[in-house]
Formats: sequence, structure tokens, C-alpha cells
Amino acid sequence: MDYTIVKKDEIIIFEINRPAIHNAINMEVLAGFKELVHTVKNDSSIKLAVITGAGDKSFCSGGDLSVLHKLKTEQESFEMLSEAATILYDVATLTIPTLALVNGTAVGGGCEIATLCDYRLVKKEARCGFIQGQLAITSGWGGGTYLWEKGMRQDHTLQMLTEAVPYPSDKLQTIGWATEIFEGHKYTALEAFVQRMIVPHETVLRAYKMQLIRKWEQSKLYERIMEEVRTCSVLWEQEVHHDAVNSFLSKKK
Ligand SMILES: CC[C@H](C(=O)O)C(=O)SCCNC(=O)CCNC(=O)[C@H](O)C(C)(C)COP(=O)(O)OP(=O)(O)OC[C@H]1O[C@@H](n2cnc3c(N)ncnc32)[C@H](O)[C@@H]1OP(=O)(O)O
Repeated sequence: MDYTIVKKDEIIIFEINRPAIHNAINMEVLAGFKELVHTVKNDSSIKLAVITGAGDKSFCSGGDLSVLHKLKTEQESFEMLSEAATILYDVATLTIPTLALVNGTAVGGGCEIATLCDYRLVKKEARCGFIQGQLAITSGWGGGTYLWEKGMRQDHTLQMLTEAVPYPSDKLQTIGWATEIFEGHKYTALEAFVQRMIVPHETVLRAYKMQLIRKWEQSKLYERIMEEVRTCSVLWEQEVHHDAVNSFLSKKK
């Protein structure tokens, strides 16, 4: 399987399991996120949803370019991007807290997935960034729109999007993207964090998360995400984007 879903007591852990290609996202992993949403919605005992990556190198390197490079037109890319963005919006709006356990590199759509989570526990050696700009596109799964929601300084938000490079963990904490930085084993760090944040009653957690979801609904977050998707799909069709993807895929061969 390209992902695993494991429930440990009151926590559900979704792990992207494609370490050979830095946990890049394909349609199977996206289907896994749909399964995660379904599982959480049908099990009220779950208090926290965790997303992480297999191995110790990467959290997620974004969309699987060996698959995505076949999408050439605005319409073809819009269909994929909007499907992924909708699935990820359902993850973001789970009525329990979500936590990205960033065990390594998170770039492109991988940085978007970490950003949509409520918390980001980032391994000291991890580097995270919106590198889509290097492919001559914007984020396309909602990540840019979620980043503007994080309450970071506007200049830091725009820098992170437009510099299009992975940031080291100390900078991610300085700008307010990382919730905490950890060293050592990721599940040890998760356990320490959870001990502090899970209140006795899941009704309290859900009530507080609903305050955020209502804010997003009132500010039309989903509509703004779809605008991001449309912009990305227009840029996707440009030759400069296809050239950038092809040069990435050919550089190792
Ligand atoms: C769908 C849109 C979405 C969005 O932006 O909304 C996206 O995410 S677009 C995709 C954006 N992601 C990238 O451009 C990341 C590409 N990968 C890298 O930059 C590097 O691989 C990195 C930094 C993750 C790791 O670099 P490192 O030098 O340590 O490893 P390699 O580059 O040699 O990678 C090893 C192996 O994995 C393959 N690989 C890595 N990332 C991807 C990917 N996203 N899709 C497909 N394949 C990927 C890489 O090609 C190498 O394969 P090999 O056969 O061993 O040459």
C-alpha cells in the first residue's frame, strides 16, 4: 500500500508510504486521504488526526511528477488539482485537530499538506518550502490559501511563497510556520505533544475546531482555494512549466 492508516488509542495516524520517491502523492494516496476522512467521521472516539511520511528523509515531495507530467492542458490539470484540493479541504475541516508530523523534507504539495494541518511538529533536519515557483506554477492544492490563514506576518507569508525554496527548521519556527521543532524519534515527539493538548473530553476539542471551521466557511475559504486551483491550472498549461518538470525528470536519468 502507498499509505497506511493506523489507530493508536484516540489518535489516527495516516502515513504516506512511498519513501523511494520521497513520499510523492499519487491517486492511491489521495484515495487514502478520503478513507482517512471517512474513518474519522465515523469514529467519535478519535481526538487527533496525524499525517506523516514513511522513512526518515521526507514527509512528502508533493505530486508524483512521473504521473502528473502527463497532464498538459488547463482542463486536465484543473480536474486533478480540484479533486485533490477538495479531498484535502475535507482533511483540513475535520472536526478534530489535525497535526503534520514532519519527519523530513516537505516541498511542493507536501508543504501544502503540512500547511493545511492545525499543528506542525517539524524534525530539526527537515526542510520545507513551496517550491512550485521553480516549476513556474503556484501551489494548486490550496496550500497558498491555507498559508495566508496561519496568521504569519504577511511579508513572511509572501516570502515563503515567492522565494520557492525549502526553509530549514529554525527559520520555519522563526516565521511561525512550525508549531514546534523536535529531535529524535517522531512518535516520541508526538507523544509529548499530545500529552499536553488532548483535553479529557473530545466534545471540547470539536467545539474549538468548529470555531475555526465556521471562520473559514464565513470567509469562503473553499471558494478561495478553488480560485488558487484555477490559477495554477492556467499556469500549468504554459510551456515553461512542462519544460521545468521534464528537466527535473530527466536530470537523474
Ligand atoms: C500537483 C501540484 C502540486 C502542487 O504544487 O500543488 C505539486 O506538488 S507539483 C510537484 C512539486 N514537487 C517537486 O517538484 C519536488 C521534486 N523533488 C525534489 O525536489 C527532490 O526530489 C527532493 C528535494 C524531494 C529530494 O531531493 P534528493 O536529491 O534528496 O532526491 P532525488 O531528487 O534524487 O529523488 C530521489 C528519487 O525520487 C524521485 N522523486 C522525488 N520527488 C518526486 C516527485 N515529487 N515526483 C516523482 N518523483 C520524485 C526522483 O525523481 C528520484 O527518482 P530516481 O528514479 O531515483 O531518479
